[in-house]
Amino acid sequence: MQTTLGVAEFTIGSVATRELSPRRAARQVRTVFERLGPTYVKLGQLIASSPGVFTPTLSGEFESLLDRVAPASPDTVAAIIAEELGQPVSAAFAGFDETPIASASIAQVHTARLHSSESMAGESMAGESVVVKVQRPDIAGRLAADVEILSATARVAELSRYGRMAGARGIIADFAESLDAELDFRTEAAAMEEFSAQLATTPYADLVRTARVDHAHTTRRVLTMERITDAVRIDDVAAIRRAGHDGTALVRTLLLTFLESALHGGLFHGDLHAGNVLVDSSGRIVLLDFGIVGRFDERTRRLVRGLFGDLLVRNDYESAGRVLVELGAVRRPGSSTREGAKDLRRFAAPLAGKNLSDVSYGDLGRRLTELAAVYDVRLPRELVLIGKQLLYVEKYMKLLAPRWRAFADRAVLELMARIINEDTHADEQDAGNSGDGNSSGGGASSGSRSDHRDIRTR
Ligand SMILES: Nc1ncnc2c1ncn2[C@@H]1O[C@H](COP(=O)(O)OP(=O)(O)OP(=O)(O)O)[C@@H](O)[C@H]1O
Repeated sequence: MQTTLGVAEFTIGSVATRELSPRRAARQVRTVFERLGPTYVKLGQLIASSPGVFTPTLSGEFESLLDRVAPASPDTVAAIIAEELGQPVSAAFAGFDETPIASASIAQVHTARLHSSESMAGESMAGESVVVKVQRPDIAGRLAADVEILSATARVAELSRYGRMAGARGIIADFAESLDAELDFRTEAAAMEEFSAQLATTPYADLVRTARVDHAHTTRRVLTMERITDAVRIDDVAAIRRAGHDGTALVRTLLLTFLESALHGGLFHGDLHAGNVLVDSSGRIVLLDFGIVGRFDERTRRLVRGLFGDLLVRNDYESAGRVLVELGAVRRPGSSTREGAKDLRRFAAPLAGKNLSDVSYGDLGRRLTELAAVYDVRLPRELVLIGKQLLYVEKYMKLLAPRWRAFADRAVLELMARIINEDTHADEQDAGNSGDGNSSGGGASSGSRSDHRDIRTR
């Protein structure tokens, strides 16, 4: 009997276990997660978006996890809104549709209209059509109880070698942290606006947008924002073609915006699934749902920029290994960078010159996991989050621009060069200011570049 999750069926309290095909077993596990409720639905989605860690069958099955939950009753929704906004729905909005347009595990989304007089609507969105995201009743208590159980399970799992290798407790701690952030809509609203402000300083400001927040009707459990009415999902290839939008341009913009926000701006969208990435009628990308975001401080951003440059531009694997050590990712005591460099080179060599759409990311994920296990690596949450978003982008690339070679694209190469150049200038400034090229970068090896075309660590 195999004991890998997803290969055999276990019935608690029964002596015999029945062999099942991996596919059927995975389907049963998925159904159980669905029945267990919101925490497990979110956990299942985490599994689905972590290729390489779980079997492809299990990840594939979990991709179809239903995040659609029966909506709360209109009375319950009205009570939550009244409690949060301090006034009844009829006073808060000029119109409110009781039937939600979406009903997911944490919240449901209703359409509404703001009063036309500024004094009643607040701010400058008077009279606008909006959506109101309302948190489910008692969701915080329910998630907290589930997370307790999951944390206890993770502690038990870490008694085994595999549980330790996977970092079970860390996975659940990160998961709990992201659930916590998702439960305060003011955090989501702030992230949305911060992202928008960051975007305004980039060359992509006219190509990407987010919905505007209506602060007058936003609290911890209620989020009101501009309603996007003229957009389709980015994976709706037929609609995008019908509208005459250029698929390659869309994917390029999404990739560039993502790299710019992660490697330069510092705040990036952490859940780019197709329901959150839309294309409007003028061909602009609309990003929704800032419940999960990633954030890098300046030092980490520099290190990660260096890592990208080392792996993708310079093929300097020894430096990449050093960056990973500096990121605190490598936990195996006494790991030698030379030995690590050899392994990283072996890992990256098959990618050289390959069309990105020909690369099997599932396979890549599995190889990366094996390598991570050898060096006892635990990647920081943000790096894992970046990997996941690149997988989404890659999916849209296969749909909309299958022949596009991302890393041969001028705009992508220019962005990478600009980012690396930026560190070079920062270093020159640091050197000028302190006579020591490393003063503000926290001693980053990647922060001591001499030139972006011929880069060697000093
Ligand atoms: N500003 C908006 N304009 C129009 N529709 C919206 C807007 N915001 C959200 N929606 C709709 O509501 C759906 C759910 O919204 P959102 O993704 O923010 O909620 P969620 O609870 O985080 O859901 P999920 O977990 O499925 O991403 C979106 O997929 C979209 O269809």
